Amino acid sequence: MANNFDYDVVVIGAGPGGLAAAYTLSSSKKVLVIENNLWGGTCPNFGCDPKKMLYSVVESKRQANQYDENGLRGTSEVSVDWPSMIKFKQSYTDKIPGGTESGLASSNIDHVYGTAQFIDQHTVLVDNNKYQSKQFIIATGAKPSIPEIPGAELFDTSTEFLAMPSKPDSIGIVGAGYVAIEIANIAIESGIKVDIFQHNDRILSGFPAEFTGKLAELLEKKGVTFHWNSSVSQLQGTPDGSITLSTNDQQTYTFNHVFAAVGRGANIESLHLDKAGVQSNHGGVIVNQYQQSTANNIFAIGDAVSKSIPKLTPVASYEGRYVADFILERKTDPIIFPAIPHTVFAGPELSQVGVTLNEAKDDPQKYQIKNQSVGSWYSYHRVLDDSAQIATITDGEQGTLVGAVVLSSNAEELINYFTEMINDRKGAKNLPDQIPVYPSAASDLSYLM
Ligand SMILES: Cc1cc2nc3c(=O)[nH]c(=O)nc-3n(C[C@H](O)[C@H](O)[C@H](O)COP(=O)(O)OP(=O)(O)OC[C@H]3O[C@@H](n4cnc5c(N)ncnc54)[C@H](O)[C@@H]3O)c2cc1C
Ligand SMILES: NC(=O)c1ccc[n+]([C@@H]2O[C@H](COP(=O)([O-])OP(=O)(O)OC[C@H]3O[C@@H](n4cnc5c(N)ncnc54)[C@H](O)[C@@H]3O)[C@@H](O)[C@H]2O)c1
Repeated sequence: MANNFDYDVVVIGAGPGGLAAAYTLSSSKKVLVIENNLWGGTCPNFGCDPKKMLYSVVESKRQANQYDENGLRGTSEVSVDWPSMIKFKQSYTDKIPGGTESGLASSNIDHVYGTAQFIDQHTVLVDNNKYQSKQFIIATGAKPSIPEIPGAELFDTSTEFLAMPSKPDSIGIVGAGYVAIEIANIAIESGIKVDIFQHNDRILSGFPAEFTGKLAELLEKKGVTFHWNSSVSQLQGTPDGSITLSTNDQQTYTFNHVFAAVGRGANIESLHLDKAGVQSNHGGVIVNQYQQSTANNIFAIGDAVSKSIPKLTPVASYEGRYVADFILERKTDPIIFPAIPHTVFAGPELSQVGVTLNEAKDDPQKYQIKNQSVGSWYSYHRVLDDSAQIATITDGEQGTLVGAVVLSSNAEELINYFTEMINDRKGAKNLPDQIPVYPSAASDLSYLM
């Protein structure tokens, strides 16, 4: 350990990013992890994992209903029992904080509960204790942004949604990004009335409009009401505990809960970054190509960073492993990100990776687009996925795959195959080398390309 410091590396935040860094460093460095909420961070406690447990339940119901009159009896009886579904989720989430703490202890990683704030470039304060370290990794993640309107304190967030002990009759959701669409789908499939208020006229702005339009239509068919170009101006509590939501065009609506889903902002206010010479902007901590902040002994990773690439769990852990390897001098080159796939779990799923459809359309000399409605293909007909649509984008000259968009019930798996092909610089000509399982998502790849 470096002289005069308590630790070699202090990691602030025990989410997927911080933990990936801490475990990689632990074999040869003295490491402390500081956490001020649930050990494990957002993804396993209030994010991806609990969300996908609820999604798995409602998807089973949706898929059972698809087979109504197609060989399955009793589908009209299939319904979601909200309290049991939440208990199922807790059977996983209840174990996360304790399991994470004991994992740290058994790897000889010190851990302290509390909020870290910098006093100077080498010292943080947690409650009244000071911890000095040669290096720091900021891995404090993000928290939901709340619209600044009268009654804002009445907003709930995705965290409360995923923990609601009983099923409400109705919910309002402000925003139409990842969080809004995923919770809307879980809620509507569970028999909750859902209204979405979106300040423009589309959902999921990072995905191509021809795919998001189709997904919005599917959600509308399920019963979701979209209020397009609608700005929410005020929330007010009512004596019976409901919430009245007003919009700028003088309409009012009443719900049991209203959820803010207008984005997430880096969790950095409590850190007193200025005391350590770390600069930030509205997106989070500013870092260079080595994930290093403006103070060269302080790194930042995951959702706490100001960056244009997606803020996702595998990205946070990838950055955590990179920074640890950089500190251990196993890596000296700037961080390079492979193609990063992303998926909205909305029954069906919408996935995207690589060069976008818009980028490809803007450069027809360079890219070739194959955009196909595949609902009638055997693989999609078998699961009655009539609306399935898949676009592949290839580099015109080489024929290598550079991008893909998938709207289907197996999109999360298919996009992983496409991602592998993009990273391995493969195209249609490489597929005959493979013998996939038939029938499966992989066996469709050669037709899709
Ligand atoms: C509802 C929801 C669903 C999601 N679904 C997916 C999905 O399906 N797939 C996917 O890839 N991503 C998903 N995400 C995003 C994913 O959860 C995040 O990208 C990921 O958790 C980021 O990891 P992180 O380590 O950067 O931060 P976090 O997981 O947020 O961890 C940061 C930790 O730092 C702690 N902390 C903050 N400030 C301090 C401080 N001053 N002192 C001490 N500790 C502090 C926090 O309490 C937190 O535990 C979802 C997010 C949400 C909200
Ligand atoms: N499946 C996944 O991978 C997954 C799931 C959930 C969250 N996440 C991560 O969490 C991040 C945050 O998700 P999110 O849905 O909160 O943010 P988002 O950026 O995906 O969407 C925000 C939405 O709110 C709208 N909006 C913004 N300001 C508004 C306002 N004042 N009034 C009404 N609408 C407004 C935007 O137009 C957009 O539709 C995602 O970007 C993603 O990185 C990922």
